[in-house]
Amino acid sequence: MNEMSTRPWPAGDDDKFHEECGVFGVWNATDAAALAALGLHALQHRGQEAAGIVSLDEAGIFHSHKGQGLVGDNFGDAKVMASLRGRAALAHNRYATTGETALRNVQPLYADFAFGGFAVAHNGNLTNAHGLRRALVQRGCLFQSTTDSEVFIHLIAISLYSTVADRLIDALKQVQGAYSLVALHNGAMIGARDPLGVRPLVLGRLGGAPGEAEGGPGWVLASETCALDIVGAEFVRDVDPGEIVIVDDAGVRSIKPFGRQQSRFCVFEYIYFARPDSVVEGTPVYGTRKRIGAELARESGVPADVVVPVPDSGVPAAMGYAAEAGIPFELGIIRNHYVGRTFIEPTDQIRHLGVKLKHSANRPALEGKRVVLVDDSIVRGTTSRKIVEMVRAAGAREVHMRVSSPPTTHSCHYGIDTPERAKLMAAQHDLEGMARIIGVDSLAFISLDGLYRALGKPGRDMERPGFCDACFTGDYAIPLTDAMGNAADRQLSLLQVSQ
Ligand SMILES: O=P(O)(O)OC[C@H]1O[C@H](OP(=O)(O)OP(=O)(O)O)[C@H](O)[C@@H]1O
Ligand SMILES: NC(=O)CC[C@H](N)C(=O)O
Ligand code: SF4
Ligand SMILES: [Mg+2]
Repeated sequence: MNEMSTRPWPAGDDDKFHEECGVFGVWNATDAAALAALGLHALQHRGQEAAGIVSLDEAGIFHSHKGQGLVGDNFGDAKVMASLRGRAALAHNRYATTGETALRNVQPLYADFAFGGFAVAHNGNLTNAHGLRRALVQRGCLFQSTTDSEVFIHLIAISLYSTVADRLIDALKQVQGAYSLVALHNGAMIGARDPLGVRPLVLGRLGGAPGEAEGGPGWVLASETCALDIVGAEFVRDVDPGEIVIVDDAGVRSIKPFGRQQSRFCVFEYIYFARPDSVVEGTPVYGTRKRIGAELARESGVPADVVVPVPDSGVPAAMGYAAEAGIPFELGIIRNHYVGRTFIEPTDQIRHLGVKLKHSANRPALEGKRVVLVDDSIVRGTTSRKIVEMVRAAGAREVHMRVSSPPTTHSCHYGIDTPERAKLMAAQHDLEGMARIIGVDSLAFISLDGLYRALGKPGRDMERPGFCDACFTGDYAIPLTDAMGNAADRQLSLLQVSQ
């Protein structure tokens, strides 16, 4: 497929919200590539389609290994790891948003410039990449991939500025969209976040084993703090929206080339995407999810005997709901952790079976009970329909569904692979219609204001919301330039490569 975001099959295993991408970079550490592999492992939840590591050795030579599939599938071989020499490395887990799931799109991307080698890993999605690509191709740039992220490479290549940092700033000023980037060149590791800070990026410092630094501290840039924890790095701070950090042997330098703007961090990171043990934008994800659940109980409590989470990501919200409502929390649905995403085929019949493979009812916790089911989101409705059917079949007397996000009515264009709007249940049906389709006795979603309250705000400030919440509101803070253009212009490559 050469479509832009909201890609159809084969990009995702089914039509729901998917993870995004994970980025990780390490500077000045023994076994930098091994640390990068560990970082990717911690960030595996952000992307399962492909993984890659590029390392930089003391002689200025870059080494790269990339492959489709999971981190363990690609970086479990001692020979591969030994080939990734050097004290600096860059790594990426991919869940595609632009360009097909093929080897040519696996990141980090690498290019040889006049100033030396340069590698970049991108989490996010650019909203004017097609237009930029067209213009770049017209002036002679030869694209190797169909991913939006490659425009960074060409914009840096044609920039008339002399330093790498200035070339990067020049490139960033031309792109629209969401990006958290980590880049590596001979002199430095660079981190950058888009001016609204839609996607996360944190800075950590290495000290002590396993990445004990020689000649100054080691530094880590990562999508989430869980990737700092796994390599024993200490959290230093979030990279600010619109900030570029340059990490070299002299330390960390910060540049803020964009004017100050109200940030719009992705609220769905708190609801679903980030790992619960991560701290994003200064706020622990786990506690936030429990607060959202508690708010949900206050807003739409219902008499019941048990609160049951839809595992995995519905668990913290269900805990918060149960504690606030004073109703016992029970594991009424058990999730099978050995069902690979790739196992699920994209036909309705198998997708239907897929949910059963993944979840099963724990009958004693459900039989004869009035059950409140808590999940973090309803996207296409596949999960909730099957779970409700399963819970009823296990003998539940009543089933009430509570959702810890507002209804998902719009697609994401900023780095989350989402179904097109027509497939979003909440874009097609009202609350009553959804309750009927899912088959519940009652259905409620957290309100937008309730969500903001759980995030420590008085409610949603309509003028300055403070988060990106476009998939609930349609309020896209970054222009959707390509999506507004001519669909025929979106063809990225005439070469169809095998998956
Ligand atoms: O309405 P749907 O289209 O079914 O999508 C919504 C479901 O998808 C996600 O879970 P997922 O199964 O991806 O994984 P999880 O184990 O991380 O919750 C989300 O947590 C919902 O449960
Ligand atoms: N989910 C992401 O962050 C994807 C990054 C980039 N847009 C790609 O498709 O490779
Ligand atoms: S549209 Fe939704 S998922 Fe996408 S960045 Fe905004 S809040 Fe996050
Ligand atoms: Mg789920």
